[in-house]
Amino acid sequence: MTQEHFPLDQRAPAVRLARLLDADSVTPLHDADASGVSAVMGRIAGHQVVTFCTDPAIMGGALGASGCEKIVSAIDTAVREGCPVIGLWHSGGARLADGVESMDGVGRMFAAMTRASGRVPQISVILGPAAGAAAYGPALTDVVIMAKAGRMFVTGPDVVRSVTGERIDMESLGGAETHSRKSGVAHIVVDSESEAYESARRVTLLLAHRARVEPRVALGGTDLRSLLPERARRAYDVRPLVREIVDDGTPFVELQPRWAPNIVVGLGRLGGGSVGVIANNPLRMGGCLDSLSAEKASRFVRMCNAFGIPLIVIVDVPGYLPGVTQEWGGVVRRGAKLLHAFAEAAVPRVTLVTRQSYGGAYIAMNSRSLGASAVFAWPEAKIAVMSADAAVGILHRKRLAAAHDDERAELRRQLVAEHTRVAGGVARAVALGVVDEVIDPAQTRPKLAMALATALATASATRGRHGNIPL
Ligand SMILES: CC(=O)SCCNC(=O)CCNC(=O)[C@H](O)C(C)(C)COP(=O)(O)OP(=O)(O)OC[C@H]1O[C@@H](n2cnc3c(N)ncnc32)[C@H](O)[C@@H]1OP(=O)(O)O
Repeated sequence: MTQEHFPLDQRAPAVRLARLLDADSVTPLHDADASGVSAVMGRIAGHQVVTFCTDPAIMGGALGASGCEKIVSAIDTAVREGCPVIGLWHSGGARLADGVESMDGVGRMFAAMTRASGRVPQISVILGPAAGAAAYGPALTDVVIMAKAGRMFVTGPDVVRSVTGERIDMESLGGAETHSRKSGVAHIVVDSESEAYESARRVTLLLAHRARVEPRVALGGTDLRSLLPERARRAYDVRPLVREIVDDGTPFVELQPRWAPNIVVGLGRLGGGSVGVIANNPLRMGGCLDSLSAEKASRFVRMCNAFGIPLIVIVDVPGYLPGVTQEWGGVVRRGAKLLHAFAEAAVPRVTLVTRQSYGGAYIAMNSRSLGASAVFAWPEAKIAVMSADAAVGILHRKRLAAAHDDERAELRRQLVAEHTRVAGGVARAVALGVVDEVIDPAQTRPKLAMALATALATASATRGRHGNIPL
């Protein structure tokens, strides 16, 4: 039997690279060898990318000095060419028998990933076990996509058992479910290897082939207010609204959908141009900001800023989640990341307040004070330090307590009406210039697109100059 009669190992780098990249687009960047890494130049929808892939048939894809060198060289090539770099991972991490030599190699690989951070998009696809260095490497990149067979951990179940006595299988320790819900390590989780390649292609195009937002093709007409509940305090899922705002020709790619789900972040297009969307999701925790959601949004803002992707910020937030757990968990330190991320962002960034925006969360969600390019509000949106009801409870506590039981509800109603009038709501926000315009919900798409295009035309810089540190 000749070699071609043997079925090819579906895990072989040549097979995996061919499945990710456009047909007949693969050009090796080096001669075949035993390093356990293949690096190639290829294309995605006609656009140039660099890709490398570990080979699980050689020491379980573990990395020695020469394999790491191939990855470093691939990343440096991508930076030189100004194109994205995609890593396909199935690897036991640093080669154990190589000792400090392999450790030095993976350290060099981490340094190359950090040098490239914020300069070219880096995408990691986890197709099998990825331990130690093979987990930390992807964690340094911008987007981590896990197929169902993917596993990521610093050390596997055997070491965990011998050191801590905990008994856990590979999937529970570091499978797709764990990293999509508990740790937030995975940005996208899919059921199959084919879907992982499809996701990687989609994300690569959104990050690297951004195009300009063209206002004339971002049509309005649909009353987006109908996607919110009638009652002001009702919970709802913001994602249908996000999907209506972005172009329907390109699916919205949500990142980390199941981790910190009280905020939605993801990539789509508006008027043909790539945009990053950040939206409070009142379906979870009433849409409050907390430590995790602030961190999730901060890293997303910084990634978009580094790659010149304009931002749309959809605000419906009752405030920061109060509580001992939050305070002791560092909400002050972690929430501050979002203030910093927005305040330093050079990309056009437009805010839309749909229903309410209160307190510290009002500021953090790309307020005018942090440098928003434009701030819009839908009619009847509420913008204040806190809700009128809560404010009255604090300002008039003694008066309400002293009122007769029969009269308290009516007194509260009057005080709330008076507070609303004095505090001024959205009209005062417009008068102060912290909201530019109250817009018709049906005109949301063209208004956002025009604001982004105008901001881009007048911007002194189109992207931030910083790396994308994993916050
Ligand atoms: C900085 C750092 O990276 S330190 C971390 C070093 N890496 C680790 O601690 C992980 C060690 N490896 C493992 O725990 C497991 O191999 C896993 C979880 C990665 C994969 O488990 P499995 O899918 O069951 O594969 P299995 O354990 O059979 O490994 C496949 C082959 O790769 C080899 N291999 C796996 N990891 C390594 C490694 N780091 N160095 C050298 N060889 C390795 C195995 O010895 C095995 O070889 P064989 O087929 O000749 O027996």
